[in-house]
Amino acid sequence: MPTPASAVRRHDPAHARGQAEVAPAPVAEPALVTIGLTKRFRGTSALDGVDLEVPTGVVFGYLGPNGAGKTTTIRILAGLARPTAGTARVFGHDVVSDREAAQRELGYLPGDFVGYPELTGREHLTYLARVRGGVSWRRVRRLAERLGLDLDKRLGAMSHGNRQKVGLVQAFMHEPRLLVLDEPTAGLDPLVRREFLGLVREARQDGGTVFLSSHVLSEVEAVADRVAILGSGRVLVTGSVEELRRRARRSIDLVFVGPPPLAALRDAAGVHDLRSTGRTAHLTLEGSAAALMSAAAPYGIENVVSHEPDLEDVFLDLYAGRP
Ligand SMILES: Nc1ncnc2c1ncn2[C@@H]1O[C@H](COP(=O)(O)OP(=O)(O)OP(=O)(O)O)[C@@H](O)[C@H]1O
Repeated sequence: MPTPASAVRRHDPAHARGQAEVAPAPVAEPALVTIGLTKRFRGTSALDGVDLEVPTGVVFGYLGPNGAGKTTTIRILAGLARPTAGTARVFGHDVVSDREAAQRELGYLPGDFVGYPELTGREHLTYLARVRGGVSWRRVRRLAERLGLDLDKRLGAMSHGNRQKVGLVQAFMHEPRLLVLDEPTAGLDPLVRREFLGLVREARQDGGTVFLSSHVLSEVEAVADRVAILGSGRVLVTGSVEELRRRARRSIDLVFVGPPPLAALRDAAGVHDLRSTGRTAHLTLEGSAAALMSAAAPYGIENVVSHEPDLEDVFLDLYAGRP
């Protein structure tokens, strides 16, 4: 049973000495909370009760295969679609009933950013900066320079990647408290991707929160603090990148001095997908390696090669229906 707060206070030495009690540090309001978020399109259930909590000041990766519901979630957050049921709040503002206040907190990059084709990048961004207010043109110029964007070209004449840069500049230019980015690196070349990841890290350093969907798991791994993996409109797993990695199976090669003792290895806890080539046993391991090592040791181990799992392994394990 939890200890009652009054009991804790009675034994507080500061309290016993008659000193003033120190008020607990205020807990920062989450940047984003969704509860039971559901969206149905006629016969299709795009989202089916999505619960998310994104703390302030983190980079949150939102992953899932094609059709999982990522864009639908993000469009609801951006006020472009209404949930069939459930709620979403941005810094406490309901995205439906308090839409304007929620939108003021956001920088949003749609997955299919096109903008106004007849305007140049400069005209487009000037227009959006006026509508939004409080945008420093120096910041716009700096963002454009960093991403290698030519502001004088018409959007309609830009390549997909260059148009995406305009989309990124408009999302970042007003230094929003929450960036919601749908596939932000789609179409960007590797140098621009790197610059973009730098911008995300800087936004976090400055106290901002970034919620981004992506198919590029290595990128998410490089920049995200927390991740949710979505499948068929439901959150399958959520946690820190480190926690998720620990869940995934490691792939291990054990080289023996003689033929690999497959029968002994197969019985060790956590061993899966066992096979051998020559003197090497290949397997995947779930959890601790202790049982595997005790089973293998009597047969003479010459070498161990362990491939640490990455987010891609977590992702593939989940979709292979593994625990
Ligand atoms: N306007 C719509 N009308 C009907 N069905 C829709 C609509 N928008 C999305 N859907 C369906 O909702 C489901 C989720 O789609 P969504 O675009 O959110 O997935 P996603 O995770 O963003 O996929 P991707 O990675 O391919 O972009 C899909 O089955 C999709 O076909």
